[in-house]
Amino acid sequence: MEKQPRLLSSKLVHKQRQVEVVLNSRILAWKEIESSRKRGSGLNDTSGTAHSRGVQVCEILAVQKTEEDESTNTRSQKKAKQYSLLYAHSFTVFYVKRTRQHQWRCSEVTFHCASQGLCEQWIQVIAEQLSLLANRPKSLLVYINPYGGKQCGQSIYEQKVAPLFHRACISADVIVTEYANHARDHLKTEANLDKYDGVVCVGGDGMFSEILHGLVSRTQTDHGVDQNQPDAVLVPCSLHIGIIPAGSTDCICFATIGTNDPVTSALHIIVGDSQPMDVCSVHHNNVFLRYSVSLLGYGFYGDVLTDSERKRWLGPARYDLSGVKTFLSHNFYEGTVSFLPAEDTMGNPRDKLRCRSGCHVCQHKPSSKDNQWEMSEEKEKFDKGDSSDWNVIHGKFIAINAASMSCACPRSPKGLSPSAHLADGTADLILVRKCSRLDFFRHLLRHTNKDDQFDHSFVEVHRVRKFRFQPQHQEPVSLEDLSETPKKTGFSPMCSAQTNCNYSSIHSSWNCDGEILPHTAIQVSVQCQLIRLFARGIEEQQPHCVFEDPCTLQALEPH
Ligand SMILES: Nc1ncnc2c1ncn2[C@@H]1O[C@H](COP(=O)(O)OP(=O)(O)OP(=O)(O)O)[C@@H](O)[C@H]1O
Ligand SMILES: CCCCCCCCCCCCC/C=C/[C@@H](O)[C@H](CO)NC(C)=O
Ligand SMILES: [Ca+2]
Repeated sequence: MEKQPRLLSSKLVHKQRQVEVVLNSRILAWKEIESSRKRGSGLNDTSGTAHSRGVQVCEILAVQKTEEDESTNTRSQKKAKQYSLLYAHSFTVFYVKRTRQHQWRCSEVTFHCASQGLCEQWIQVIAEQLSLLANRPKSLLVYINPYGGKQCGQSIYEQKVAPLFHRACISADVIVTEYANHARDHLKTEANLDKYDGVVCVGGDGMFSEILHGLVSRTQTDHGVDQNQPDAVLVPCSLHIGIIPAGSTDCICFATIGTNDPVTSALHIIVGDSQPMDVCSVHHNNVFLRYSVSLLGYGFYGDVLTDSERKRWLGPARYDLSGVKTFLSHNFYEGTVSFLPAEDTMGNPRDKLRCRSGCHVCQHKPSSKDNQWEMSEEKEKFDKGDSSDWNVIHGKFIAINAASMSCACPRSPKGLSPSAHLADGTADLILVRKCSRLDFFRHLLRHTNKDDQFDHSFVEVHRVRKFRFQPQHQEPVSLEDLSETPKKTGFSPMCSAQTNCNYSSIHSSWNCDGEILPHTAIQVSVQCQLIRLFARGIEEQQPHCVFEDPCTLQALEPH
């Protein structure tokens, strides 16, 4: 459960700084030794040139008495052996090391001390500092999806994550799911959440969606909130969610830490990072359907998903095959989009203001936005069904995409809406009107390079708080109305001709974070900062220290 941070006395803050100063002075000293050694040996020294980024106590993962390592093969290990003969007592500090492309690794520094007492004193001081970091999880509930992505979730967790949790003294209750929605149902009803500081999802976006639904539904039920009310003000979840990426797209993980690397995610969980996130609630005729945190896509992405569901045996490659097939089909869909523009925001979808760690747009008191919204005339009009402030657009669309975050992912590193924000209470509504295949290809290609994917005459994008979609043709009320074999839970084109003609089929399906919605007429509302992830947003790319070998350092004299 959420812990109240204990106030650090000035004395403790001073001690925290002491540890950081000593730790960093020793690391820097080692770096100078290493760079002079390499200069002497003519080796290309990179560590000396990189800007050193000090190690903060909040990024120390653990401290422990050094385990004796008999192997003394390398030069620095031989040096370590010499020191260890002189300084018989030593301890090792494990800390976060930043490498390339937002990846983190667990690095270590070994300190040798002359006396056992001194060694134990340092271990105690550092361990005490770590124990004061109240945001760090000590107990986690972990759900592993063995089925998603390349079906490596269990091995990823056991080989890459569990050892790090163990080193950081984090206890984990692990459940390997046995069927779809196992995690969601367990969270909604059985799990005793008071035991845990957070929930961890090992899987892709669809698995995250299960955890999201389980946790949000449980929270609303516990607080007596009816999710079926489209206007219900939902209660934020108190437990953080961690993601260990083991899916195919992994865009939620990628967009919140900048990579889909399991070790990096595990380290963000261990240090207790916290990143608020917006959640879109989706209703159909005042009945709750689903939540979404990444993409609500109708048309192209809906059709890609529907087709790819039948190719799951291909793993992540299924999206590529279905993407080409859907692109060639070149379907478009007629309907009406209504939306409530987000007037009081700091940014807009084309301002190139990227959402990064410490984002000022997201920190722009979204709760006051909520209050503004709650107290605003807009909400009064919306509640009364008066949508005079709403914009209405009717047309034929190849794609209708609502991105409540950038949707950055390995396939598209800047994402569907590069300037969308994780926690600003809005979503970017992207309308791609009927156009030629070549024009649509150009638009798609711009998702993979630096060109502006919105700079087309047939594309418009709006930052919204709410939106609705009504297809031109009444959706079939039962499967019998479909002229074709129904898709998994979507709608088939009503046209009898199945040729690859440029026909406007009647209905697509909504892709909701990689799951298909059972209805096409929907109402969507952005719930500002409803959940929190063990993440910190994407850090601005920093030069990083590159320490090749674990370093051994001189004696340590605590002040
Ligand atoms: N044990 C299981 N057996 C079958 N399906 C499962 C199981 N556990 C979870 N699922 C379902 O598997 C689906 C896909 O999972 P996941 O999202 O992790 O992988 P993915 O679809 O390959 O990744 P992405 O969504 O990132 O593209 C989810 O809809 C989830 O509900
Ligand atoms: C001809 C070049 C084509 C390049 C196309 C690149 C566009 C890729 C954009 C991917 C955006 C993915 C948005 C995320 C959606 C997820 O919620 C969902 C579940 O993981 N994944 C998919 C693929 O629907
Ligand atoms: Ca948002």
